Parts: sequence; structure tokens; C-alpha cells
Amino acid sequence: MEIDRAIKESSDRRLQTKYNNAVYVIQRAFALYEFEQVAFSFNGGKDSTVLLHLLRAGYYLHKEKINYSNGNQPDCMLKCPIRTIYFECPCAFPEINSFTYETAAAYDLQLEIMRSDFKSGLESLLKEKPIKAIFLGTRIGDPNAVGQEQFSPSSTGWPPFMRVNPILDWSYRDVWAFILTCKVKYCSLYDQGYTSIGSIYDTVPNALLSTADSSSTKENFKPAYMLSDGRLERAGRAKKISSKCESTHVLSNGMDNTGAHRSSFLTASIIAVGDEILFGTAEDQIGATLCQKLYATGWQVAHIAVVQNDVDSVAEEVEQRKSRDDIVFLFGGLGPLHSDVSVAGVAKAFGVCLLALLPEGITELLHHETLPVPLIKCRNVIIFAATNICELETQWECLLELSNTPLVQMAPFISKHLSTMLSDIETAQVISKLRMDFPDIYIGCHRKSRAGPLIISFVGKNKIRVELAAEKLSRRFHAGAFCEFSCD
Ligand SMILES: Cc1cc2nc3c(=O)[nH]c(=O)nc-3n(C[C@H](O)[C@H](O)[C@H](O)COP(=O)(O)O)c2cc1C
Ligand SMILES: Nc1ncnc2c1ncn2[C@@H]1O[C@H](COP(=O)(O)OP(=O)(O)OP(=O)(O)O)[C@@H](O)[C@H]1O
Ligand SMILES: [Mg+2]
Repeated sequence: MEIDRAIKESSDRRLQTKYNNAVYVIQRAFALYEFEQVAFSFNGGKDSTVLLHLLRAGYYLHKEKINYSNGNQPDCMLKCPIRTIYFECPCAFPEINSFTYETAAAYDLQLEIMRSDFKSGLESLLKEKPIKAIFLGTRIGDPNAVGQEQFSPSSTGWPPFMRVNPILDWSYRDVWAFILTCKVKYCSLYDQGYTSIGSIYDTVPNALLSTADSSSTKENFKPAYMLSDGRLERAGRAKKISSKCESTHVLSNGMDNTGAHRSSFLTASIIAVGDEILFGTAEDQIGATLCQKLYATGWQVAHIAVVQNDVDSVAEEVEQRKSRDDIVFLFGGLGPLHSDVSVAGVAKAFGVCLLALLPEGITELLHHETLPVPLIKCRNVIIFAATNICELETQWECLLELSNTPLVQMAPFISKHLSTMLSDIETAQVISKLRMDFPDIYIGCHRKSRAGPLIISFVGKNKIRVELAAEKLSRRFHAGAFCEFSCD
């Protein structure tokens, strides 16, 4: 079975784990219900496309098990003619409609087209058909996922059935890793910058994938799998933000419906190379300082990692980060000692040899009069020779002063922090919902002690949106439930 083979042959351990868990859930559902009692809710979106192929794999493995216990050979060409529900809406993108129909035909899906709303459509379908369980491509982070598990009975007020969510714990990145690893077809809109697809009236390409510069008249977009921060997958879904500006739909990433950008994000990652940090004998202060410096420069740090002084560990980490982030900073493991393998690791990640101990063909030496040796830049990976914060300060300043510095100053982050004595239980659901309404704003919670106040942080690039998110939260509770808090 090609999907199962592609995943097993891939070297992506995380994807393999996600795949195994999802296929396990699917096999359990096939064991619990008759084949006529299950249905697949398919809308041509990326998540339901992933689910389709997982269902095919799960069904194949389920059949294989049964055949094996009967002494039969598994059928490699096995189809999965599962009952498939598609709620077709006149406001759907034509690309989504045609992809759904073509895919259903290609995989022998038994398509039931519904033209009513979800609830009444399901009510009439369940009266006619013996459906007991429905597979959905819902993922944590979807507005409707709050409180759901892999097997979740339908909500009160809905007809009774089991919602089966095999990819509930998959991230945006997992979804694209699966699609690209298995090389399955997906709706063409995702190649045009759409990252989550609603209706033609409320969905535009995700502005975070825009490649437009001030000189070009037409805006182009990178494909959906290039979005580095999956939390912003719904940034192309329109929201009406306030009754005061009725005429303007503001997209949740801070772009208005004229296509004008209000904010832009570039992401960075930091890799520390150091066995001592992993042994716990040394503390990584450089990483924390770099995070502060990048934040102050308007860059979003997407990832920080500590790896061993080992060529493969460095190479693996650099390989992953260099394609996900705009810039990667690496420090530690530089020099002539046996443990100084960072440069070799970078060369391996780019698949090049070392020339005079530097990665061949991709190295740029960043000279600055203050520095005794230049900084090393390999494409978007910058290697700091700093061994303490003081040296980092110097190298950072030099990097910023270079005429060709890769560290462009970005719009600064704006933050606001609220503190409350309300309990987690009282606030959890409201905050989860708020995060869906403000995908462009980071909304995080932390406590300094169990009994102390809960601090809710709002961080973004658009002051109005940050204020609005904080105000919206306060308005959901009694006056005085929150007070502004300074984290400095
Ligand atoms: C097959 C199916 C079953 C659903 N079951 C429920 C349910 O039990 N409870 C509920 O509140 N919404 C249910 N919904 C609605 C979804 O929660 C959600 O509104 C829908 O998938 C649209 O997602 P979107 O807002 O991301 O486009 C169901 C939708 C479908 C297609
Ligand atoms: N019109 C629909 N018909 C059938 N199932 C649907 C429909 N809309 C949503 N669903 C179900 O709900 C799940 C989550 O919906 P969602 O809108 O997030 O689509 P998706 O497949 O996740 O694609 P994307 O997030 O990129 O828009 C889908 O995977 C599908 O199982
Ligand atoms: Mg989705």
C-alpha cells in the first residue's frame, strides 16, 4: 500500500508516530463499527485530504489483518468505497468542488452530496442510512475542536453519532509533511497561498505567504506548505472586527480587504551546540539573550534547540530549520577541537564539502573591523563564535552594523499583559475561542505560582488588534476581573 510504504520509508520519525496513531484510531473504528455504519466527511480541504489517505491505509491494514487470520493474501489494489459526505455550498471555491468530485471518482468514494446546512443534512441522512460514526479532519486549533477527543459523541442538539477525529493532534506542519511525503494530490488553491479554505466570500490567500515587494504590481503567494508558523493558518479567513468599521472586513492577519499589508513576520531559530548544556553543567545564556535581541528587532523566534557536539545532530537540526525559518543562528562547537563539529554539521545539512574547513560554495564571510575573525554565513545560517554574552553583544552589534546585514529591522512587537485571579476553568474556554478570533495575536498564559494570579499575554504587531483582543477578553467577565500587568 503506497501510503504505508511512503511513511515507513521516510526518515521523519515524528510523522511516522502521528501516522501510526491516526491509523490505529481508524483501525479501531473499523473494528468497532460495520463498514456501512461509518462515513467520511470530505470537503476537499487539506486536512480531509490527509484523512482520505489515512482512511485508505487504515482500511487496507484492517483488511490485511482479517485476510491474514483467514489465511488469505492481502489485496494490494484494495479500494476504500467508504460512504463520503460532502456538503456542497454555492459559495464554495470551484477549485474545491472540482477537486472533491475528481478525488471521489479516483478513489471510488461513495459520494453523498448534501445541499443543506450541516445539522439538518445530517439529521435527514442519519434517518435514511445506518451511520453511527463519522470521520472528520478536525485538528486541535480548529475553532470547533475545543473539548473534542479522538472519539467524541456529537454535541447536544445534533443527531447522535460518534465523531472520529484521527488527526486531532496533528499540527499544520504534520499535515504538509504527510502530503509532501506521500506525494498525494491536493486542491490547487493551496499552491496559490491559501492555507485554510472557507467560502469565496471570506477567504483570501494568506498574506504571510505574499512575495510582493513595493516594485511589483501583482501580488504573488508562496504555496501553503511554506507557511512557517502553523498557528497562522487561518490568517486568510476574513473577520468583521467591529461594528464601528462595518464597511471594512479586516483579515485576521492584519491585512485589510484591499490587500494592504499592515504587518510582516520573519522567523528565526537558534541552535546551541553543546554537550555541557545537555549534561546540565553549563547554562545556555547566549540562546536566551539572542531571543531578547531578536524580539527587540521585530523577529519572531520560532524554535530554540540544544544539540550534541555531533556532526549528524547539528546537520539534522540545521537541515530542518534552514527551510522553515528565514534565518538560523548557531553557536557553540566552533574551533579546532575534536568536539568542534558545527561547521561540518552545517556543510552536511546543505550537502556540500568543507573547503579550508568552511562549507564550500555557500559560505560568505562577514567582515567587521571590530571582529578579529569574520562571522560565518552559510545561506541563511549564521554562525556566532561567541562563548559568552559579552562576546555575543559585540558580534551582534557588528552584524547589525554591516551594510549587507541579513537582520533587517522589522516592525516592533507590541505586548499587553493582563492579570486575573479567575481560575483556569473559568477562563480556559473563552481564551481558546479568543485565540481563534485573533490568530494574528499570540495569546499566552502563565503563572508565577499555583496560587498566584494568571497572567495573560497578548503579543502582536498591530496595536489596535492587541488592544482589541485584551478588551474582548475583559468584556467577557465582570468589571475589575482583570488588571493590566507589567512583565518588565
Ligand atoms: C459531519 C459533521 C459533523 C459535525 N458535528 C458537529 C457536532 O457534533 N457539534 C458541533 O457543534 N458541530 C458539528 N459540526 C460542525 C463543525 O463543528 C464545524 O462548524 C464545521 O466543520 C465547519 O468548520 P469551519 O468553521 O472550520 O469551516 C459538524 C460538521 C460536520 C461536517
Ligand atoms: N462542506 C463540508 N463537507 C463535508 N465535510 C466538511 C465540510 N466542511 C468541513 N468538513 C469536515 O470538517 C473538517 C474540518 O473542516 P475545515 O474547514 O478545517 O477543512 P479542512 O479539510 O481542514 O481544510 P482547511 O483547514 O485547509 O480549510 C474537514 O476535514 C471535514 O472532515
Ligand atoms: Mg482544517
